Amino acid sequence: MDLTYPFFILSTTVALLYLYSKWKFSYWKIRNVHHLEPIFLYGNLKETSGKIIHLSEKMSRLYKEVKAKGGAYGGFYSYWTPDFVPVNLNLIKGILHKDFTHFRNHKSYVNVEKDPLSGHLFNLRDDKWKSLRSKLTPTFTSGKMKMMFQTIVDCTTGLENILKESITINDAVNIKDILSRFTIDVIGSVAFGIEINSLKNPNSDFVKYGKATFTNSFSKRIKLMIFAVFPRCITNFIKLVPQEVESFYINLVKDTVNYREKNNVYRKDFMHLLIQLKNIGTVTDDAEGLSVQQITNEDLGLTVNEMAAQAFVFYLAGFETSATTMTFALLELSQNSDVQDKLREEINSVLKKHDNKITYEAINEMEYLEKVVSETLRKHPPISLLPRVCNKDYEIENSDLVIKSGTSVIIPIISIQRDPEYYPDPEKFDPERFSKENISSRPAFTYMPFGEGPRTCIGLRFGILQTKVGLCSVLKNCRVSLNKKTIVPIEYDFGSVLTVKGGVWLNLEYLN
Ligand code: HEM
Repeated sequence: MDLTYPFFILSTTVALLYLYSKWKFSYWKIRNVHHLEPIFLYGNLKETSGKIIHLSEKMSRLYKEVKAKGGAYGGFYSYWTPDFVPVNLNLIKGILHKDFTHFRNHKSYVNVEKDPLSGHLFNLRDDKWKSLRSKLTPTFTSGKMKMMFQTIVDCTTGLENILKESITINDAVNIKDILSRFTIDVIGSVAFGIEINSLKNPNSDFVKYGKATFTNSFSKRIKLMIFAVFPRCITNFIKLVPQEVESFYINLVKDTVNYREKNNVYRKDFMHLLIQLKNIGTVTDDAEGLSVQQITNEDLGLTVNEMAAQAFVFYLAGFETSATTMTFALLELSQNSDVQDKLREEINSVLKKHDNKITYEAINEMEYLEKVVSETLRKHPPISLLPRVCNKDYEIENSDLVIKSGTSVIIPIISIQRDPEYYPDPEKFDPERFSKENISSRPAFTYMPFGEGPRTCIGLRFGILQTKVGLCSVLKNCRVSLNKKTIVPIEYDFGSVLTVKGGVWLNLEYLN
């Protein structure tokens, strides 16, 4: 067989790919921007794709190099996509806050027609995002958090039972697994209005389909890679949310809405607030808005699909981030027994004043708990890099570089929060960094675990609240220490939310 022709095609394709790659990878060089040396096809993602190091570590390398040169920004390549990485705090302030109109959107996939569940707050862009954000903001006020507080506390009964059970059965407890089941129960209850009971039944459909969304199958990875390279044209051809996942969550929301409207059921949760938005276009502190849609102007209300997408993002954005925060807090406490003892003392003495009950007021009285949670989020921000896209050309002050519309921007939160200039001895877990005096002595934009500016995390209050309640519930009952199954020093595993390679395994000693 004559192989000349296929060989010619193959070698021409490889040569063209090489030339295209070289051209793509000249982007930062041409603009004289310091960057990490890209590798054919991968750009700067070779080690992260091979699960050798976490993306945030690779980004921290760039951050340190740029700072060492006294630069304000650097360049990165996610495959062929050039990412702009700001390092200077004033520049970051401009991007996230002052000049927000140039950087309003996240770098994420949205396709409301093909993937209705993708039409949620995190993904939506421009005016659609703005309109939805202003509708949803009133559902996250401190008043609304107080209203839902008891639902969070109710889920601690299951948490305490499962901890007791685990202690008797296992010598080492996979703490992230248990805490994730706790936060799934909480979010299932407040966002979807149903009892998931994943603490008792970890294999429920709700959990199974949620996991399917997080799992990056080979085909999903390919789709994401294509989306990273051709973000604009590909959205019309790709469906990322599997059909069974979509049907499950949309039907769940439809059934709940129908049931509540038919039977006039009022429950103090996000689902009720979303029903109010659908029916009356506003949220109130009572049962109002349960009877079927009273507003006719579609722009004011929400459709059932839109409700499902928001409940879905509260689940996706809310359960793992909070479970991760609690896990890292317990990991640190297991290695810093003085901090653990001090925190338990505070928890016990405050609870004593509140009839030994975890109340909203008790949680807000716990100042040291606040510091421990803040220090955990500094050292291990679950979302370690903040993605944005420039939507209007942006001239950088004191520089001749213009960030072009369409350029991806990555804010290296974790590198800033581990920068010894702002946090001396950054590896040390020291909650006193968050005393009032220390906070006020640090420059702005040096602590951003929830992002910053108008697009900051909408669920911040809820995330902190469920993290504090979970920690309170564990620590009032148990002393934690590190089990030898935990690999230390820890390494971050591959994934969009920070996790620990090999898991966090703790010994739990029951105190009561
Ligand atoms: C400790 C827990 C949490 C952490 C660390 C966290 C972190 C973040 C971060 C970094 C962002 C991006 C912000 C930006 O671009 O500036 C974000 C956005 C978001 N988070 Fe959270 N989050 C947490 C809990 C929650 C919870 C409990 C919910 C919902 C109940 C939630 C819902 C959202 C939503 C909907 C967005 C998108 C906001 C928008 O684009 O307007 N998060 N979160």
